[in-house]
Amino acid sequence: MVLGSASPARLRVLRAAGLDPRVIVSDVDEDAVLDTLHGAPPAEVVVALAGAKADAVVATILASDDHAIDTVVLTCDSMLLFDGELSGKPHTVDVARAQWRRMRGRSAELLTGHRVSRIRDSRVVGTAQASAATTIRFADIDDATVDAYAATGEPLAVAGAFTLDGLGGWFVEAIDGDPSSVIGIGLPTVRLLLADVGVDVTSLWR
Ligand SMILES: Nc1nc2c(ncn2[C@H]2C[C@H](O)[C@@H](COP(=O)(O)OP(=O)(O)OP(=O)(O)O)O2)c(=O)[nH]1
Repeated sequence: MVLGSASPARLRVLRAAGLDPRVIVSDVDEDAVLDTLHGAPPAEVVVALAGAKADAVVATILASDDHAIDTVVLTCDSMLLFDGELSGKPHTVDVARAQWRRMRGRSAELLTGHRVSRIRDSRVVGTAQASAATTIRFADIDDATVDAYAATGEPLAVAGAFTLDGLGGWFVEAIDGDPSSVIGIGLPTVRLLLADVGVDVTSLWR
């Protein structure tokens, strides 16, 4: 299997779940893809972004002169849907602090789009895609706590400015949905997508 992602969290989820994927990072300009998706439903946006990453990684794989490639490529994209707006990574402390001041004490949905692409004899013989949504309830933390969390830098590089499995875990009171999709890959969703392209996930276990 190939994981088309630079995300250490996604690689960690797959390894803990028995896979040892080869990593090929896509060089997709996510903002350019987002510009073509104005008005699209949020679930379609994250699936389209995962699809754009898949197209880039599959092209990289098929550019080799090996004509007997047989693999499965998994790509994902996660964004937070809060008050009807999709947001990705904050990138700056100020944006992370503002995000937390808005969402503390409230709920939001972490959406993860997935694309599975099956390659056999160096041709794409099947694709499947789906999104997963998990509702997150955030603790009503005070400004000093928001500032301390933002100052760690952790929330800057993750969709929605929080982690479930890191420092952010202190501030996630409850979730409703698949925990792995919050971290970056919805394992139950991917199991069904793999089945859609004829792959039994247990056959991929190390
Ligand atoms: N460890 C952890 N990471 C999280 C959590 N929620 C979101 N993330 C990370 C996973 C992804 O690396 C990132 C979501 O951003 P993207 O979907 O754009 O992926 P990223 O740009 O990191 O990598 P990629 O586009 O797949 O190469 O946020 C969480 O609860 N725990």
